[in-house]
Amino acid sequence: MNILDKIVADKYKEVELRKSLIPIHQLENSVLFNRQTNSLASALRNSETGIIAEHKRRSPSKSVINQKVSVQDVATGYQEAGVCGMSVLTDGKYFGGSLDDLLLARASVNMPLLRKEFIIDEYQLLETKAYGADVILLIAAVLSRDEIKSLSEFAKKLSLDVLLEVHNLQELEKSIMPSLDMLGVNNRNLKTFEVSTDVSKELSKHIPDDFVKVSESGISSIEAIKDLQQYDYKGFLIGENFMKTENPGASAIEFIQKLK
Ligand SMILES: O=P(O)(O)OC[C@@H](O)[C@@H](O)c1c[nH]c2ccccc12
Repeated sequence: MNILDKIVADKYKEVELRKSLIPIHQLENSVLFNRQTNSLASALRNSETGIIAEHKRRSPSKSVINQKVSVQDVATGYQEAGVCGMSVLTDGKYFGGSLDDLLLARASVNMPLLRKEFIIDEYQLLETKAYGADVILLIAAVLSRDEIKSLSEFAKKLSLDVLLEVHNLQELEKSIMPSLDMLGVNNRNLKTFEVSTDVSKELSKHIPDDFVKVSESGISSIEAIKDLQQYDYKGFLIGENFMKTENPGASAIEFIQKLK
């Protein structure tokens, strides 16, 4: 089993446990459930920088990245930097995140929040709303076309934006459908951890113009972004490059100033 298979096998068990602990009506009755969501896709369309900054404590590829900073400080720092949105890892076992991180980020900032999670069940979309996020990630490598369709259509009913993530042409071709808002190309192969922004460059011409293009992972320089902009990318998802520093918000501020 590769790491992605392991994560997803654990996720199926975790979601069943969560369902048995917190019933759907409780999620639907939570204070944030009917909050008006903010579109990340629109924010990216109107932005000159397009940075989506991530909160990530650790990862299977890097182990510890940053266990010291508070998610509230990171969120307010990112907001001050003028990022378009923030991505919050909520997987606990492999990334050290939680739904509480999402709630704390939401309590600190107004910008669009992406719940970074391995989504396999509609129940997780109800959770996403209840904990205050605006956007979900769907990963083509772990979902069938039918699953992508039903999850993305359900997300749209809940007024959530959908970012669909692919890593190769086959995943892209199986996934194109109108219920997606953004197409993200992950420069990191989640099975081998190899990273190269060439993956984004190669796939860009195959992505229809109606989707906002996002390049994800392994981005650490202004040059890389300028280069990807030539391939029509509007969004850039950056985690480690900010999180590995003592003050992720401050490093985002510095980065965005250079980009402008
Ligand atoms: O830390 P990086 O290399 O800047 O990458 C951020 C983000 O793209 C990465 O965390 C990510 C992309 N897709 C994912 C899916 C699940 C978990 C994590 C991810």
